[in-house]
Amino acid sequence: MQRKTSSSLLGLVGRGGVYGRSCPHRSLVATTGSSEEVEPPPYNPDVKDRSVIVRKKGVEVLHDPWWNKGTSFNYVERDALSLRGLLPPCEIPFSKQIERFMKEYQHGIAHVAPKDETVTPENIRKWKALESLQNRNEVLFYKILLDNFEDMAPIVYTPTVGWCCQNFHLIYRQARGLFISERDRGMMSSLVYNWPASKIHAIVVTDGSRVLGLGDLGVNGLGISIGKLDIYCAGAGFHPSRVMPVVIDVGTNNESLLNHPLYFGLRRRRLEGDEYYELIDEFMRAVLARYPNVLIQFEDFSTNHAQALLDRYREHHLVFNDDIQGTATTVLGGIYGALAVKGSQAKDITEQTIVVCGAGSAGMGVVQFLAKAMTKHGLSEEEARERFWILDEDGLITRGRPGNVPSFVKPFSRKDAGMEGQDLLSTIREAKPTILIGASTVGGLFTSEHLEAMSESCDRPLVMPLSNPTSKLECTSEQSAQWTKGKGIFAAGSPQPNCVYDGQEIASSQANNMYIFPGLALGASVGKCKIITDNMLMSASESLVNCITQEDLSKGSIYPKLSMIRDISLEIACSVIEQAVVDKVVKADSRAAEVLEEQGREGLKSFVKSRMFQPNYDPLVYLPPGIGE
Ligand SMILES: NC(=O)C1=CN([C@@H]2O[C@H](COP(=O)(O)OP(=O)(O)OC[C@H]3O[C@@H](n4cnc5c(N)ncnc54)[C@H](O)[C@@H]3O)[C@@H](O)[C@H]2O)C=CC1
Ligand SMILES: CC(=O)C(=O)O
Ligand SMILES: [Mg+2]
Repeated sequence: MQRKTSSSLLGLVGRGGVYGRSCPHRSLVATTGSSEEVEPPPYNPDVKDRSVIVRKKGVEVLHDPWWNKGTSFNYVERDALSLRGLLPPCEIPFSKQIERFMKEYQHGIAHVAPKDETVTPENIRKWKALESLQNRNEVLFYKILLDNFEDMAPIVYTPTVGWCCQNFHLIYRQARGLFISERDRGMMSSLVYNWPASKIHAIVVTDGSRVLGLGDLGVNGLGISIGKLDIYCAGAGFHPSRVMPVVIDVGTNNESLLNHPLYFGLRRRRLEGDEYYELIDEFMRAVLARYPNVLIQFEDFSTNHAQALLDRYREHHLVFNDDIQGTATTVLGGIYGALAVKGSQAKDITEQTIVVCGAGSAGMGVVQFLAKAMTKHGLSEEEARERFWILDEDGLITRGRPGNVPSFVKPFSRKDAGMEGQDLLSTIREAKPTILIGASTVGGLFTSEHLEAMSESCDRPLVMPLSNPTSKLECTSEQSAQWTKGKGIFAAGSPQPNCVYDGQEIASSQANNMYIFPGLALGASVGKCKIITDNMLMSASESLVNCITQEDLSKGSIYPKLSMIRDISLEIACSVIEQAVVDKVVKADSRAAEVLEEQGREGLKSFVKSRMFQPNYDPLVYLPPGIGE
């Protein structure tokens, strides 16, 4: 505003053009100690405000093709329209959206994005078909996914989901999931109310720091939370409107993403230290304030935070870490399966010698849990630790390892410091393992020399290359069959075909935590558990092996058929609830616990089943008798 002295007040009205620079509307403004004449800015009736009236809010805006601007909404609009959290944190200009679409228009989606040779254009075409169906009709999507689970899990989940996460910024189409970023600090408890559902049963959250074996993918990690929850809904009957995929964007150390013009995560290196934990704490408080009974699965947090976060929350909230606990529970179930294939008993786990490549959250989660199972079957802790030989990128880990060895690895270091850093082949020759586990993220790590050496000292070696996606498997099913001369029992993290050796079919199982997390989460949620105990996980492993048919065992399968996923999840859920009751970790108002007490396991099974979402159409309006039947 222009200020004038009070002496010019007399000429106030009617001077100058009404619409011109010298505006007639003047006023008096009291300033400290004196009054001043202030000339307001000129009025221009031709000026049009740039906003329009939008009566919708939140997802309704994003799902309305007329109003939606996707990633181009700026933060003023996001806050006014309750969109904060529903979009990737970085605003993408209109011109970049055009550029991204034109690339796809000209070259097709499979060719827009970098390739992973083990994810074929055919996989990508199928992924696109399913994604587009999911965006327009979830009941139909889940019906089809469930009916074709074995065929389609590799499309919505590993390996294709890995490609999808690597290229999420290029193929992103529709808002799905909650984006929380460092920019939302202090605002999360209100942001969470932008989510449309008033009830949520399960959250899968990642910070994208180690997505499968593909490393740091920043905000693109949301794809893995979405993929996991697709399996929750199809495999365990969680209602699709009652789950929430989340990514917490704390930056990325992935240079190629940071430099990519279409990357829509925060363009900063990862937050670390106290600030990191405070942010995750704020997220936990925010979601638990709105959804106090929700189960939270931590997914693909890098090893430096994964165990610490689990330890931070596991005694207080209904949480688990899938990579540590889900994987371990699955591997234990698979080992029980392999023992059954060999005609041995579960207790014979105490006689196994296990070489593990990879001392990250997955590898060490497995080691700790298998050791626990061995103590359950009679070994002392010391004896159980002796059964393991663990290697990381620097070779065998012994007490002679220089530098800081993480506290969860230290107890499993081999005593003989002279073997420090020994390579895998020498370790296999020395240890004579019965089980070889890969959780290294190094595709092709297991060679013919390794598996031949293993087969020399073991009749039926169990080979478990767990790293995902397919390109990161430590070996393939075909390689295992050839190199063990058909003796190997095989299970890999991502799907592998059965193969034939010497005229005999050799089963290839999938050792993926997808066997456990849906049922575990279902039991914990329907059972109204307060926390998840190790005993509950142990009972999940034990019930997994009970789901394998004799026919499958005779073919060498160490896991049940994936097409049985709903039955498997139901069994696991019931075992988890039973154990939770024993461990006294169910809430006082747990109906499942009451049903168990009143009607036993069969009653519990019917109760849990009745709580599972079935992908069928419900009438949306009252239908008179005879219509729509
Ligand atoms: N099949 C399943 O259900 C699951 C599989 N995984 C897979 O496990 C893998 C590892 O995950 P994290 O432990 O979180 O990763 P991470 O990156 O924390 O750990 C990898 C470990 O492998 C070690 N390593 C690297 N090169 C090696 C080599 N040449 N020989 C031996 N060790 C080597 C590293 O030193 C590190 O200790 C990932 O590929 C992931 O996809 C994880 C969870 C579940
Ligand atoms: C399967 C899984 O959770 C992983 O590879 O990280
Ligand atoms: Mg994972």
